[in-house]
Amino acid sequence: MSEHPRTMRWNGDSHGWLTMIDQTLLPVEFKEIECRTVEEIWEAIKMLRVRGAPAIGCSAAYGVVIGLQTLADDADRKEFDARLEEVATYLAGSRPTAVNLFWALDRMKRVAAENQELAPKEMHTRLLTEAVAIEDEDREMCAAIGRHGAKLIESGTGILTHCNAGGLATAGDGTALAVMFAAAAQGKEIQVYADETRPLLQGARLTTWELQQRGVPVTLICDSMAGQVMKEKRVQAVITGADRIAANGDACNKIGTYSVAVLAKAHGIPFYVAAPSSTFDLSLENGELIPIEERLAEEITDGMGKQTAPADTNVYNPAFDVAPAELIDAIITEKGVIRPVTKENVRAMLEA
Ligand SMILES: CSC[C@H]1O[C@H](OP(=O)(O)O)[C@H](O)[C@@H]1O
Repeated sequence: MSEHPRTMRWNGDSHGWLTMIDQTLLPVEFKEIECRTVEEIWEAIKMLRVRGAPAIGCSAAYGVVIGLQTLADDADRKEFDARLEEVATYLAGSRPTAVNLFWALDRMKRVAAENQELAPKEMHTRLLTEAVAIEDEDREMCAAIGRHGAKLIESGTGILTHCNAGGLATAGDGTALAVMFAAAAQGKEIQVYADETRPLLQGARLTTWELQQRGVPVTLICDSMAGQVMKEKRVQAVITGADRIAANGDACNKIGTYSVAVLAKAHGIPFYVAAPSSTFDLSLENGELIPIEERLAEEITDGMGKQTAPADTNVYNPAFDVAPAELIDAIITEKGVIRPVTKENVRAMLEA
């Protein structure tokens, strides 16, 4: 089973640049782009050239390094720190829901705050070291999620997934898809049903592509078919990713995930969420407090560039929804499996 092509990779020293797969072009074209300015990183996150909570966090961390390149060699430390705050605030404005973005930016700012004695040049190098660590740790977290999650999957299982929580959403093998890759690598026969995931079709464009690349059997379905494949007993488990998980275990993920969770409960099918600890936001008591990104109407009225609704049609386009903890059978993290999903068990796992 081949390795996943790297979603992103840093080039050079602290004055280097970030190369990333432009995911908006997949599956028709595999093209890597070079981001050499913080504005290019911001645009790549905003336009989902790079997307998925962990991948957004990793990219933003490198964006901080890039944003400080003009100051690193000749500014004083006060000016350097002011620019760091400015760059972090700018990147934080790219997308509001995936907590990994803010977790990564806060981690970069914390490293700077804890190393006030360093001159700008040395501090800049230290920030690159931290960004690389964030990427490397994410890769390890993906592998651990795969190991823990594969224990829940028996051979012969049909698994439904929504959106893309694969390697393209992370620095490693993904979260939900890491479980599938790990189960397949253990010789377990699985059949994946991938929701196309309107309106941006991350499931059709990205999840099918990843699974085909790695030789995992996948069947593409329309989002509206999820209930039918459950009713036909084609599916014995659902695994999705997450963009932000509140302290009580409510999990925010791509729009349509809540509906899938309700359907799974109605059919007595276990609904699993796979996410690293960097996707938890313990500052929020429950999922109703998670900011939900609303995106442009054109993503629906002119999906993939083809007009399918009258001009100026009223549109509601929330990019995420929240599956309440009571609909989630387990949350698979790099530290282990949270089950049942309760506030107490969430905190215990994250503090383990
Ligand atoms: C492993 S996080 C993947 C998560 O992110 C996706 O959202 P987007 O494509 O808008 O960045 C989706 O919610 C996935 O489950």
